[in-house]
Amino acid sequence: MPRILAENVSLVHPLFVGRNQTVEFQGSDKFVRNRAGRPIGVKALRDVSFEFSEGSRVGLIGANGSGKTTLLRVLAGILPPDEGVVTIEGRSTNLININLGTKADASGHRNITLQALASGYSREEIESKRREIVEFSELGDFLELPVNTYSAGMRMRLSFAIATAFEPEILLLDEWLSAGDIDFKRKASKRMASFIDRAGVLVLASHSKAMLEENCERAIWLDEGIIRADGPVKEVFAEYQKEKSTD
Ligand SMILES: Nc1ncnc2c1ncn2[C@@H]1O[C@H](COP(=O)(O)OP(=O)(O)OP(=O)(O)O)[C@@H](O)[C@H]1O
Repeated sequence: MPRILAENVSLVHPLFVGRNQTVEFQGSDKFVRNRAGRPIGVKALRDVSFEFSEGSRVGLIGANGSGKTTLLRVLAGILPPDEGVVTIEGRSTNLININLGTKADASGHRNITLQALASGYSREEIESKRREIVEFSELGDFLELPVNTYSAGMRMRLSFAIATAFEPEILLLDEWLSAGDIDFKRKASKRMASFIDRAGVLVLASHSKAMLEENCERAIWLDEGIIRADGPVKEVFAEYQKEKSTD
């Protein structure tokens, strides 16, 4: 059964600020500093803990730079945490970076093969899913062309179609789903809903209230890498918006 457990996870992004660069950093504790007081790291996640179990649909919300993408990258195993432990049970697929895993000079069709092979599926499994991926992507003849001729939305259609064709147990999605047009967003939401119905864990980082409320029942609000709230999506979003409007 798919499950994600994060226990006291912290992560610092190293900062490389040239000696000659003048940087105004006020008294924020968001930075790790050297003895001279110069910032040498950004505290992107601070003591983050949660558990997602089968059927969890969780939205990550928070201002720009609050740590959402960093957290997704940690859950995807791309970034190891500096402190704490992340336990992932189940096969996880991530759509965090639109270009990650795509071979830009290869055709859409070739990318279907490469991305699915990279995720551990056999050629037989891939061929049995190819038609469905092609239809869902609606890319038609463009699938014969190199991916570097695609728009951001087209790349997203392809990656999303591949990722969701194989029923991953855990799906990690970043904001870029918003690159899709209205029709695709509607289709993608339906597909996510049926994916979750078949059991799985969805973690979706987004600034869109509509997208979060449509796809998630729980939300985590990150603020400078700290969990400010974790609860029902409507309540957490209301709290977040209330603070934003009083800023
Ligand atoms: N490669 C990096 N090097 C240094 N700092 C980084 C790096 N990536 C992210 N950060 C810092 O880590 C913090 C969290 O960034 P992150 O990208 O996780 O935020 P986010 O919530 O996804 O933001 P957004 O909503 O703008 O996408 C920010 O302060 C950012 O400046």
